[in-house]
Formats: sequence, C-alpha cells, structure tokens
Amino acid sequence: MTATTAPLIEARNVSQRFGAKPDLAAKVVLKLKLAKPTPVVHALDNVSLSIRPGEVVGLVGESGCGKSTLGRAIAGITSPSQGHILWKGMDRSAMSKGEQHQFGLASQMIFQNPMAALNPRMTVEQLIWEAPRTHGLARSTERDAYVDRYLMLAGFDPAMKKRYPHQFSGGQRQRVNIARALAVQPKFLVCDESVAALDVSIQAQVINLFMELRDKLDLTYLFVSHDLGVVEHISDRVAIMYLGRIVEEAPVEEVFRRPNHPYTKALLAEVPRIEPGKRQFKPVDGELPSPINPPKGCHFHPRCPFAMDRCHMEVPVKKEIAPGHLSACHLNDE
Ligand SMILES: Nc1ncnc2c1ncn2[C@@H]1O[C@H](COP(=O)(O)OP(=O)(O)OP(=O)(O)O)[C@@H](O)[C@H]1O
Repeated sequence: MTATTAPLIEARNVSQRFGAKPDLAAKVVLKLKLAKPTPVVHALDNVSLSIRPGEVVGLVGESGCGKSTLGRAIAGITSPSQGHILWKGMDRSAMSKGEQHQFGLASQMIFQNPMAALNPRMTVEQLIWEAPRTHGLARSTERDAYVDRYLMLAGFDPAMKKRYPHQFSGGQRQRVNIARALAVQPKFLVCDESVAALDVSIQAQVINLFMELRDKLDLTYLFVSHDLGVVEHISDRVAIMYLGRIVEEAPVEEVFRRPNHPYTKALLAEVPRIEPGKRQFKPVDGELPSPINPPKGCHFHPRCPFAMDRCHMEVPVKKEIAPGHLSACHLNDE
C-alpha cells in the first residue's frame, strides 16, 4: 500500500445537517406559527477523507465534533445531506440496488455498546448465523462450521454458542459482535468507540484482535475514538476533527510528533508526568461551540491563541504541509 494506491472508501465534500427538512405536517405547524422551527445542527461541514485498502485511519476529536456522524455516513448507514461516499471509486448514490447491497455487506460498523446491538432473545449461534443465512452466504448444511469459524476468528469459544448474550462479560459480548460483523465477509469496518466501554486489560485484547484480523482478512478500518493512546497505537494515519470539519490529517507518527494545527496541538498536550506511567492528555481549554450556530471562518478561532483577523472570516482549506500531512490553518500561509 502506497500513498498513490486508489482509496477503498472516500467521503467527498460531505455535509450532514440534522433537523433541516420539516415534513408536511411540521411545515403546516410552522406556517400557522404554532411552533418555532427546529434548529439545524451542522454536524458535518464539507468533510473529505479517503481510506486506502488495508489502512487503519484513526478519527479523533472532542465529544460532539461529528465523529460518529462521519463514521455512519462512511459506513453507508446514513445518507449525507450533501456530498458523496465513494466505494472503490463508485458513488454510493449512483449504485444499482445490487451494488448497494454488496456495499452494505462489505462495510460494517461495530459500536461501543455490544448489548444494544445484540438481540437478547437470540443465542450467540443464531446471532452469528442470521445475516449469512439471509444473504445466502452459506448453505444451511454448512451452518455449524460457518458459525464456529467466525466465532473462533473473534476469539470466542464456539462451545458456548448456545448461550445468550446476557450470560457473557462485556468483552465476550464485543467478540460476539465482532464475529457477527465478520460473518458477512466485510472488507471495511468502522469501529465507533468499540473498546471504550471495556476494562483496560480487555481493551488491549480487543485492539490486538482488530490488528490480527486486519492481517488475516485484509481488512481496512476507520477507528473512531476519543482515546488518543488507543488511536496512536492502532492507526496508520490520523484525522483530527473539530466541530464538523477535519482540520488535520497525517501519518500517525507525524501527527503525534509534529502536530501542526493549533487544535491538534491543544488536543495532544499532555499532563506532565513525574514518574514514568500512562500518558494523560489535558482537556482543551474552553468549550466546543454549538454546531447549531458554528463560528464563522475557522471554527476553532474563538479558542485559538493564535487567531488572526482572517481566521474570523475565512474558512481555511486543508493544504499539504509535508508529504501526506494536511492541515487547515491560515497560520501556514504566514
Ligand atoms: N440524529 C441526530 N439529530 C440531531 N442531532 C444529531 C443527531 N446525531 C448527532 N447529532 C448532533 O450532531 C453533532 C455531532 O454528533 P456526533 O455523535 O457525530 O459527535 P461525536 O464526535 O461522535 O460525539 P461523541 O464522541 O460524544 O460520540 C452533535 O451536536 C450531536 O448532538
């Protein structure tokens, strides 16, 4: 895989607004002035991100900056208000039904809370077999071997497959969830805070599992996390999000050693350690502004110690400041 390899998946100029389109009933209510219009949330603003085959791209940023919204759009779970999602160069909105179906299987999402994603009335075996059976990925005579293969790939003992999700720990349930996603033979996984709810020791095991699976099954990942340590460990490349925009993007060592954007610098600022131990990152000063009324110009300017007049007015575009290192900051033009 090189920087010139064609992307497996790409978000191109994607914007997502919530509460933007009132339905007919809501329009009537608004016209009669019986209610105020719902405020529009600008969750994503002209976001572009491409992920090459085999890559692990980490997506970080403060809570509410739009990471999950972007993850869902890239995974094909939601359709963006504007812009395009391209799978192997094919625009999702121009795909035939069959192509959309293939894309739906090839791209899977693993969420933070495995219990919410697993039907408590189904056994582990039923949970794993449900989608492959529905999509005709294996014959019913192959069920046992098929289910066992994916459970074993996820590090879950198939001997326990007749049990129900509530009979397992959080880590085991997440393994079931992973096996269920793998059972439709995906090529791309969006992991949205997939280890955040697990104990630290279990987190490490599940992260190692993701890495093993990448090699065994040629997987590509978008790894959404607020945990910078995890992102540094797992990612090839990192994208930093701030209030609906990607402000910096670079290979992982480059982001952590030479952060460029003032927001990235603030996000990566560490609490000084007296003794060696786990790194701790300082919270960024100030608060994330509301995406209902985002600041003009650079979204970060109200919190940026280096903001200039231009930053209040003009949206900075991402520019390459070193090979593969993009940053959207007017300071780079000075
Ligand atoms: N369905 C929705 N309707 C209205 N607003 C939404 C919806 N989904 C997300 N939002 C808003 O969009 C913004 C971005 O949300 P999102 O969940 O993508 O952020 P995030 O970075 O993933 O946050 P967190 O780390 O807390 O999960 C937030 O202000 C959120 O409240």
